[in-house]
Amino acid sequence: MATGYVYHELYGWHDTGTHAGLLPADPRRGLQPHRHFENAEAKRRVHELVVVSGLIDRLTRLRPRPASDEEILRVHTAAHLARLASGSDAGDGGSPFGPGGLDIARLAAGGVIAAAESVVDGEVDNAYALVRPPGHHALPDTGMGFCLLANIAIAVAAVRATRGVRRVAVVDIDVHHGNGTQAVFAADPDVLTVSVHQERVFPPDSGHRTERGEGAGFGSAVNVPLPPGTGNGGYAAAMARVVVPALERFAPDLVIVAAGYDAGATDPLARMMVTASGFRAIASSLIEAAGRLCAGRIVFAHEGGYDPVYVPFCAHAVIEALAGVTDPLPDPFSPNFDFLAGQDLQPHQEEAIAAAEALLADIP
Ligand SMILES: O=C(CCC1CCCC1)NO
Ligand SMILES: [Zn+2]
Repeated sequence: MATGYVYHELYGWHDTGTHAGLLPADPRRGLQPHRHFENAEAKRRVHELVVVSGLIDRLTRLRPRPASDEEILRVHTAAHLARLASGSDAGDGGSPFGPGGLDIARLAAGGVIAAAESVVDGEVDNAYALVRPPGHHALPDTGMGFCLLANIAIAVAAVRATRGVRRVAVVDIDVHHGNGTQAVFAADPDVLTVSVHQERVFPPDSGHRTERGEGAGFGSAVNVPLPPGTGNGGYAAAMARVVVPALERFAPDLVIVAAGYDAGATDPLARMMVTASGFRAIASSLIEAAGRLCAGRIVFAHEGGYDPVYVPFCAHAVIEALAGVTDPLPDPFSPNFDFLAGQDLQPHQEEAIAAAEALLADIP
């Protein structure tokens, strides 16, 4: 199994400065300065664990390249690109960036493009793009939620334009709704977007089951909002009963996963309980489905996840699943987190999943 791996040190140089974690620091409001939640640590430490564990030796290193204006403008407006070229925030006041922010954002989007092209071209069987800044909230005309460019949407548009790929499924397992990718392709019946997320956590009032796509694309958006506190059992049921059946009905040529780890048990920006073994199971279900549906063509693009201690173990487990590793790195936190009360599927979670199953009938 040849697994491509994208990482670049410049991803760690994307400067999100000092907010009060999430909001601009402001002594008048009692908001003390603190490094932004979306800082380099969690992602840099994923890479370092991949190297230190030796997993790097089982991967095929792929070199990212900057996404061109042409590639970006397939998805974004010229005004948004101009904002990123001259500004210091992606557009929502909570997504700051320092000098050269656009250059690094281009490299993040270009890293997902490189991974997708390598998989489609058969250079590797599957791939993991450990990129930063994230992208799944970015809309055509603005960035938001720490996202500057819509990395995955830009990569989908690229392989459709240059590789003749037609049907692409994007599965978003970040704990926050994949609103940006959904918006870009809402009217397109040949791009399926499936988002599994904590209900109504971010963007506010977004990611409802009633968001189905529009026009010719009706049914091409599937949203699975889950209650706070959902753990490994709830996510496994969502994958088995909604996400994998959606992929089977859609029959993609390529699967791209928005791989966020903020559904993790220790994440500061959500309230779920998924563990490294839970993320491994999620990834394995998607990899297995891609193996049956599209010759294993699957790309994981890193999104959110903010605990610098635990995210490395969660992402490492996913990359091991891609590489077919049969002797996985033990999760030292397993005794704490895998046996938390409520890890199994709970009745109210089952209700949310059953309600989402009804969405499968309209997938184009
Ligand atoms: O991880 C993220 C960013 C979420 C935050 C953006 C502002 C409040 C929550 N999106 O996937
Ligand atoms: Zn997130």
